[in-house]
Amino acid sequence: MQSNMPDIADTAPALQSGKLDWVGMADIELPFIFESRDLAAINVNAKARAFVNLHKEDAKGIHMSRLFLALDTLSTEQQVNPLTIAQALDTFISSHEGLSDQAKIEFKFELPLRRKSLLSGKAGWKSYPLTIEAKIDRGVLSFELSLDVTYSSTCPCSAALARQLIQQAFAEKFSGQTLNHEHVLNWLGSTDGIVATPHSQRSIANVKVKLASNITEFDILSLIDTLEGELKTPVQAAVKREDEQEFARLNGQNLMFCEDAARKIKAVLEDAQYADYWLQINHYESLHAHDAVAIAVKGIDGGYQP
Ligand SMILES: Nc1nc2c(ncn2[C@@H]2O[C@H](COP(=O)(O)OP(=O)(O)OP(=O)(O)O)[C@@H](O)[C@H]2O)c(=O)[nH]1
Repeated sequence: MQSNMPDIADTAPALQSGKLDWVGMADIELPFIFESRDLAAINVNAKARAFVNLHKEDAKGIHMSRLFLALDTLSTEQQVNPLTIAQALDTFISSHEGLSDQAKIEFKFELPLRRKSLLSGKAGWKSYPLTIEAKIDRGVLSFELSLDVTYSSTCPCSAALARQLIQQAFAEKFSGQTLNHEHVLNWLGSTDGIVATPHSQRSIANVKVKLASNITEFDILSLIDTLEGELKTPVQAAVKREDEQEFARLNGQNLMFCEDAARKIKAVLEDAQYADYWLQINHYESLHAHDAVAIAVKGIDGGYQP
């Protein structure tokens, strides 16, 4: 049937000759089963982008359906991991012999994880926005992961100013008095005692890491655990009162500017020895209507730019 049909991509002349860096499809709906170390294989609903280069200058176009069907195989017959993504990339190239020697796949999806509460032993779902980009460039495979981690940041400046007000209130309340333990304790437990509270804000760390090309599995959980463990105040799923109190304690003991968060994340990414990394810290201010932002990269030649 197909052989009787006109095949424009193969036979029609290009309107204008020239090489193209990437040609393909964006925003493809692609449910698949995702695999990553220490996680049960999980169904996710990804949006995919799929591309090859077009280095044959006079070819009319690439064969979109071949990319689409290779992704469909990944979605329906395989589980998604570095090995199957590499196979799909190989199929992109082998199905475009003479046209392409580079291929790229991008998957964007939310990864739902069970997260434990701080103290109460409860658990709940929390979703992490994740993008996986895989590329073959003239035979060289590379993987990149982008991840957002949401956390709470309490302003150290605001905390110091609030403490000063609390000290002033104490000085006024108890000046010239012999301190009575119970009286002071009760006063500290009142809103008059803690007369000011520092502001904190929902904050997001956007992190991008370049993975080794020979990986056989993703390890998203350990990256998330490392980032959240360093920040100390990730947003919570299940929260009972003891968890909320612990969260308040952790916020009070981990005051941070966006610079502090950026340096902490930079240090753990350095330790983890990623081939390259890029990070952007966003503190969505509650004091200001604008945000506080810090950006850092590993700083290698030809690597990510800030
Ligand atoms: N290359 C290209 N194809 C497009 C574009 N927009 C839509 N398509 C369609 O993508 C469809 C699939 O193209 P091919 O992969 O060449 O389809 P095919 O010829 O049936 O498949 P093969 O026999 O494997 O070549 C065609 O029907 C095109 O019309 C575009 O901008 N560029």
